[in-house]
Amino acid sequence: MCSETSVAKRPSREEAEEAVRTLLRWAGDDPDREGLRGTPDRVVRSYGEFFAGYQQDPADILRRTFEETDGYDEMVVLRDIRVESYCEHHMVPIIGVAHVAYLPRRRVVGISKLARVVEVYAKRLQIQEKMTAQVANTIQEELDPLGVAVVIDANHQCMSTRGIHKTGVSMVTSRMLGAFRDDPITRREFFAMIGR
Ligand SMILES: Nc1nc2c(ncn2[C@@H]2O[C@H](COP(=O)(O)OP(=O)(O)OP(=O)(O)O)[C@@H](O)[C@H]2O)c(=O)[nH]1
Ligand SMILES: [Zn+2]
Repeated sequence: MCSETSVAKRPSREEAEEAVRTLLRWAGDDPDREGLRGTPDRVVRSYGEFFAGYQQDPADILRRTFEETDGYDEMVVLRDIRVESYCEHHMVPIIGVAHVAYLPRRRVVGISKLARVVEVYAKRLQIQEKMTAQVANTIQEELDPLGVAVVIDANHQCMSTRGIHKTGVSMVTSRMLGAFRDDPITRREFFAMIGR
């Protein structure tokens, strides 16, 4: 479990469902009418999915690595990883894609694991800058590669379905470490690989 879970005791499921009933009443509806009777249970189960990342340690995901690569030392890029996250200010979706690259030092990791690291951080309440940095930092710390690059390109529903109501706006964030930060050629190659 992550340090973000070092909050006070987790409320019970019943307390969480009661909170949903309160919100339904606050919205102006009757939580006891037929159509809403199962809603607190459904919402709590949905929140279990949306915020599953608090129960997982992303470092664990990168533990298994492979060293038999016959000296492969070029960058590995995973493009267009779908991101479904939740804005920590409004608790509404942030939907987009992540591109993750690293330059192996000796070891490589199963490619699904890079997408899993993105998933763990996405399934928490986030701001995009922090999520981008967390993914890059974790890969750097666990794999000790020559460099890591993470770009996230996402739409924030808190900007499109409420507030300023601007659709079609995407936010692009990046975190470059090691060779991706220091070497302009490596950086350019990465941006070319992800089509930017
Ligand atoms: N930097 C950053 N800002 C975000 C992100 N997600 C949402 N926001 C912004 O967080 C800000 C929160 O601002 P507040 O003024 O506290 O909230 P608000 O009154 O609901 O603001 P509006 O969204 O402008 O209506 C808003 O400007 C959001 O657009 C993110 O991932 N990164
Ligand atoms: Zn928001």
